[in-house]
Amino acid sequence: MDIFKLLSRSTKLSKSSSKGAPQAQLPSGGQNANPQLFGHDTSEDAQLPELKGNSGSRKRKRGQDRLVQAVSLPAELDFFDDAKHTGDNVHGDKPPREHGPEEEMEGGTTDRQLAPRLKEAIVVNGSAPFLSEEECRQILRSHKIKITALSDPQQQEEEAPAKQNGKKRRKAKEQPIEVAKKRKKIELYPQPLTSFSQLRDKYGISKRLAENIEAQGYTVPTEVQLGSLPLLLEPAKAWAAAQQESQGDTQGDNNSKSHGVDLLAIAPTGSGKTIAFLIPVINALLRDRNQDGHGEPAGPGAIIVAPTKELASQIANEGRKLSSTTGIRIALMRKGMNVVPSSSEYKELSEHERDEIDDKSDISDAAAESSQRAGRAREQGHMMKADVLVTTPLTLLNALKTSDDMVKLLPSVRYLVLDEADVLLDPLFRDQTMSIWQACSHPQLRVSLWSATMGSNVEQLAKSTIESHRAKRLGPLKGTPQSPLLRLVVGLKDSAVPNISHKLTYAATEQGKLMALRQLLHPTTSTDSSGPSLRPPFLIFTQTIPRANALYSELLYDIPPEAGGSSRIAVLHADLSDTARDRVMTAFRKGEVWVLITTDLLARGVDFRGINGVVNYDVPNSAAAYVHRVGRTGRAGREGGVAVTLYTEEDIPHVRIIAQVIAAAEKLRDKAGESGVNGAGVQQWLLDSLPQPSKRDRQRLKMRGVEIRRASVNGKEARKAKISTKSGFERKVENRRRGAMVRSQSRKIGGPVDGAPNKRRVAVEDDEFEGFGD
Ligand SMILES: Nc1ncnc2c1ncn2[C@@H]1O[C@H](COP(=O)(O)OP(=O)(O)OP(=O)(O)O)[C@@H](O)[C@H]1O
Repeated sequence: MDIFKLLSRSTKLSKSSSKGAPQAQLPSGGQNANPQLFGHDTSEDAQLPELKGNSGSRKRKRGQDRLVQAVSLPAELDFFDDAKHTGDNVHGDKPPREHGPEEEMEGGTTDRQLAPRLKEAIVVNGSAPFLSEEECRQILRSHKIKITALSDPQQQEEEAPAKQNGKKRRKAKEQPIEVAKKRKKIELYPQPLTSFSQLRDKYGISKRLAENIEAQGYTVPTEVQLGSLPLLLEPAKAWAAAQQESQGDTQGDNNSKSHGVDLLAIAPTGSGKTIAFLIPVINALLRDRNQDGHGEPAGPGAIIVAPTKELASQIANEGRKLSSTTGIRIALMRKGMNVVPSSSEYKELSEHERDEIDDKSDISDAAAESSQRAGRAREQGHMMKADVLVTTPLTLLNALKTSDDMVKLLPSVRYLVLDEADVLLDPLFRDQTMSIWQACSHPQLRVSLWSATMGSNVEQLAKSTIESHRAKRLGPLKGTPQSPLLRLVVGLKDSAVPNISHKLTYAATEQGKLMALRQLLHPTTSTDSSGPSLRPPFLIFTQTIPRANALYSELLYDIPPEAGGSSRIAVLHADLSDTARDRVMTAFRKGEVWVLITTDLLARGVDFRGINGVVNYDVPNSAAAYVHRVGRTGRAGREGGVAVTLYTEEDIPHVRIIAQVIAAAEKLRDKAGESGVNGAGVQQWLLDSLPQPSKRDRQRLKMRGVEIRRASVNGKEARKAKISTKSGFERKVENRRRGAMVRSQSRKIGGPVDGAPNKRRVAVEDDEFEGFGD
């Protein structure tokens, strides 16, 4: 078995191996034939044609390959309608609605009709299968995909006329929120992408891009790809128009260029969100290049922001594979790189652009000084030439800060992607992310936000930022068509992947946790028959860096030398140098390391294809953190992953939120009674007996973790949380012995024997608290 192949993302999934592969029992057993999570057990009609064996056998009524239904969507949501996006329609002249017999559909879909132009735009190739609205609805529903229009720019414009008198404004404000919500949220059933081959046939993506997708072995789209790619890709005729224009055919329809959509996509971990945002970005840049000629672009056309270096590097690698030989350059942003003109060029920016910058800086003096130094260093740094820039928020922001602490604009950026958007818009990163967002000054900036979890506050923030960006940037371009904001949800929002087994194990104390972990490491000696066992490779998450280091020291010699010994176990956290982090990541991907101890640094986005499990040695600090941590296994629909969460008495107040996520995931699994059969998961009695944490407790947990495990806690409490198999009594004896040695040494060198001023003694005690003592 080639473990390298199992763990490495660079593995190409050959079509032959994925097609008739037997059902893998473990994630490390290889790729699933079908990477989808939902829709396997549904009626034949609801399945993708490609999965029915013979797509050609599908019976279709004559003429169904073309537009079959005369249905309509409100003009403002008809975002593929080129004609309606001309100057004639943006001011609110609604075209006549097309009424057809299908308009009155079951389930009261009168207001949920698909845009005929959307269909027309998508069905450009008569030979590609075209599905009726009902079929679209069935497929989307069976794959648990829900697409909703969140904002409707034209409606907003109508509702907020420029001169409203005070009374009217007050009245508008008093409108019940529910009414406003109801009016604005419209469910859509666009054509799903049933096969990657349709990307070229129906959506006219670049030939080279299509070949690169095929070379990666992707054939069946996952749910998020199935739902989002048709929304994000420009219709093929826009591509054709671009080509016409680039060939000097000015007779072409200048208005045929679609302006795209802004998207919030919430889909399970490991469900292929990365290529879902990369494909449209690469394709759009290729199209733009075709349209604008082949000159050197003035700066990056797209920016992808991710919260960690590891994730950013992974996205850049994936992007390079997809853009290979297309001419699109994808760069990973590193310290010292320069992406915008130097300060002399900056001075030449228009007054309006510089004004934009002025109101953005609000940082401390110390930060200002260091950013000035960084600014000077940047001036010396070379100007990076990239079409797509993949970055963490701080690295890019540092590169954008001028020596006088302003943030330079990025007028060339047309596509902004926020991966793990909820964490990027969380207080920790919010200011940095927002500064980057504000710096993207292109009037028709398209934004997409992706994550497996997204709170309503994040949705609201995204929505208001998109709207204010539009108002600000499009101000001078009144009459320019605006694009709707759509939300796509796959499965149950904020829930864990349904294809893994969850175990919630009470270990009473810290020592109990260590013993439980050792049982997992040595399953042959395990007496635990309560569920599926955990096989390496796996990840272990701790709450803090000192705890990760302490656990690493404790487990270092647990793997017998004949199995590779201490080289099989590693630790990775933010205190390590970039080189050390890279080295550990590579060793884990190659299968040289079997057990990787880490913090929440690796909880999000990082894709180790074949890891068999995740151990939450310390309980995660929120439901979302649980979803992301356990989502490192069970990727791309792989079965057999195990997630074990150990908890002690101190964790009891916090465990309910995790138990609820597990219960929801098991419900979603749609296999009634399975958790009872294998003993995994959460029993109802446990769910009922766990205390419900208050909102304040949840917030506190999110911000600080479990209090006694914080690095700063010391004294008796900290000793309780120490990672060690030695009993309190043993540790006390050891400390006394150590103390006696210190005193004896002090006596010899004539230093103080008792009392605080002995620095060395303090250091020894500090060591104790941090878990490094042994
Ligand atoms: N259509 C597909 N068929 C087979 N494998 C796929 C497909 N799409 C993506 N994958 C694989 O699935 C794995 C997970 O993809 P990715 O990292 O994009 O997931 P994600 O949704 O971004 O997860 P997370 O929420 O954890 O960031 C990758 O190894 C990727 O190559």
